[in-house]
Amino acid sequence: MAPSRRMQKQGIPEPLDESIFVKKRKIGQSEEDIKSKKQKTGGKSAVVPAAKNVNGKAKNSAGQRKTSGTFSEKSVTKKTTGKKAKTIPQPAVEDDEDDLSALEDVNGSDDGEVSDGVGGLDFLASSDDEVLEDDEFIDSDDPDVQKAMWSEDEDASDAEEMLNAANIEGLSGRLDAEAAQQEEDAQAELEDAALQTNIAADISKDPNQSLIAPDLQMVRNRITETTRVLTSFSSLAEDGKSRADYINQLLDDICTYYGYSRFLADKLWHLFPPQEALAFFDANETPRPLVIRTNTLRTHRRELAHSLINRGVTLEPVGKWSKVGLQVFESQVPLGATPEYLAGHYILQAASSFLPVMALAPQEGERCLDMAAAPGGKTTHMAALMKNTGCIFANDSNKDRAKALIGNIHRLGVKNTIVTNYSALEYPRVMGGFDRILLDAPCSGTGVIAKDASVKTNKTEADFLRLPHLQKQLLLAAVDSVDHASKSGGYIVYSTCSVTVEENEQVVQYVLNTRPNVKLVETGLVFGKEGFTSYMGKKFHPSMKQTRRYYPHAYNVDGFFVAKFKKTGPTPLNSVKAQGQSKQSNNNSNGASESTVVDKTPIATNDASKEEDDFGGFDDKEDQSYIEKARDKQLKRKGINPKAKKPPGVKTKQKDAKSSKK
Ligand SMILES: C[S@@+](CC[C@H](N)C(=O)[O-])C[C@H]1O[C@@H](n2cnc3c(N)ncnc32)[C@H](O)[C@@H]1O
Repeated sequence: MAPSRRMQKQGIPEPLDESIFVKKRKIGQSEEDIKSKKQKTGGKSAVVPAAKNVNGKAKNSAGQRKTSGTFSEKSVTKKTTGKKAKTIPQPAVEDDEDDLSALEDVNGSDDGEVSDGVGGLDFLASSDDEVLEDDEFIDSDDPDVQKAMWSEDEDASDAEEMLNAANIEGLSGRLDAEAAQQEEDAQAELEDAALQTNIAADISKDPNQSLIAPDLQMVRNRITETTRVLTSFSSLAEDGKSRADYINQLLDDICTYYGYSRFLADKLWHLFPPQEALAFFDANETPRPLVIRTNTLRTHRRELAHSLINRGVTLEPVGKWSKVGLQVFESQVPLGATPEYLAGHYILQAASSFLPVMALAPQEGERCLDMAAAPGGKTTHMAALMKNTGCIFANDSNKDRAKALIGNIHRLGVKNTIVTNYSALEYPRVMGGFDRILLDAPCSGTGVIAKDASVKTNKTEADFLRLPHLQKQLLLAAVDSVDHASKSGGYIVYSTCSVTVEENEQVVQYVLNTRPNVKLVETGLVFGKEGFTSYMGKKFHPSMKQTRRYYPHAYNVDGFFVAKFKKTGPTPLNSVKAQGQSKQSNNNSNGASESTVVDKTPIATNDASKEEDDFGGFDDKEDQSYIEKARDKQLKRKGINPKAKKPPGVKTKQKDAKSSKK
């Protein structure tokens, strides 16, 4: 049986296996069964009581959901099936100075219903949703905290040994359970296989059949069958039934079975080939693994792992692609209240949230901006990569969320960060000249439906107009705030936790169209699917391939999008003027080969003609030079070259003044 996704590895995947997604909802479980199970805290195989977060609240749905099994169960499954859960070679991306690979085999998976041991934790949400209010901050100057700083070049094998020793007791205890579980798993796997290969026959054999809500089971079967037909339409379709008929039926069934609005089901379904779309919808029904990010400003991953293992936490490195992430499988303690947590040795952060910061790759000594920073998962990661040097401006327009940001900054011992509370649209006016900018934009959250099921029904067409519009404006503001002449940088990373094209490729394309002084560059991330270069009749610039898409069903991470830009020169005035036109002229090298959707609303904060008006209307000769200087200064601050060629028909005030005198 496929292990629960909470227990599966994240990152570079095994090939898509239908068995993983065909049966996410258990046979015999209705929607109500699942809901009521989520609310239970007991249950036959609950290992530990649901823990509370630091605020004593237990609210996140993912956290309340029981996951199942113990680590040993995973290894049993491996033996039984003969499949290796982790055989995909992963390219080494970062130094392996704290390689914890020895831990990788100690954790197992499940097939039943066992508490994850951290149920009810607020922080099971991604960092994007994390609003932990933590009043108890440990000052990084505290000598105890200083003791917790670890040498970066400590021998990796020593660490593995220590960690293995620490795990050994737990491992031997689990062997008995493994044996007992083995038979059950084998049987369950047989049933799973039958479900996929012969639905009709399987239903009659299912021991839980009496518990099946008949209509739901029927809908599920029809979804599977329709998907199969759509995959080989010419050979499997019934005579007289069109593809559109099948798709309509399928979308209706998806809405019934998974609870999506028809609008969103339609939008998401079209992102994938039929079979993969089904995998995506199924993956949204199960929570992603709980992950913590080691705060390297306070400690080292192996030391943190050792401390947490000693507290009864079972964990392993999140994957070779990250040297700071730990995936937690089971915990005897609430992870939001351990001494290590309170001392800022780690932050609860979804694995996908690491990716934009890894792509940004801020360097020591740089001046960086995190435009939409609260609650600070990514800001604090940036600070750690910069080793608390240079300067980060962490901005968020929401004051309450900015408080959580400040809390995390203190708890994690970040000392190079200034928090601001502007709409990031205003940033080019506030200040510019940044080496690197992260825009982790507000979005619809279609990548995190497993965490927030309300997205299934509460997003409307209006949201998919309003949000992309804001995202485009924010991204333009990011471009205009970065220093193209930065010696080490000049980069902008744009990310969302949404998978829709409107919020991702279309936003990027809009910015390529309106800012010829930026280009897409490689993100440097070792996994992720390429961004779309065409989608439903729209064509995007070929460099869109360099953007990266992440899906729950493909990588067992939240749905995410990451694009990295390099600013190559100052923003020419004519491109600012052109902003707002529906189609770019042919001399725009970034333009797509066909027209793309372009936001027609210019961004007010960057409207150069408005600036000229602001400084216009003075005839006095003496004032004129001051006005010109001020105008040039302001343009420079925005990264716009004041000497850049003006678009035809745009005259400076000085020239206008001269000509009016003639
Ligand atoms: C996806 S969350 C950011 C998560 C954050 N980067 C992290 O890793 O913890 C988006 C944030 O954008 C903020 N936001 C929305 N509109 C904004 C604006 N116009 N300017 C700045 N921040 C904005 C929201 O308050 C929210 O905190």
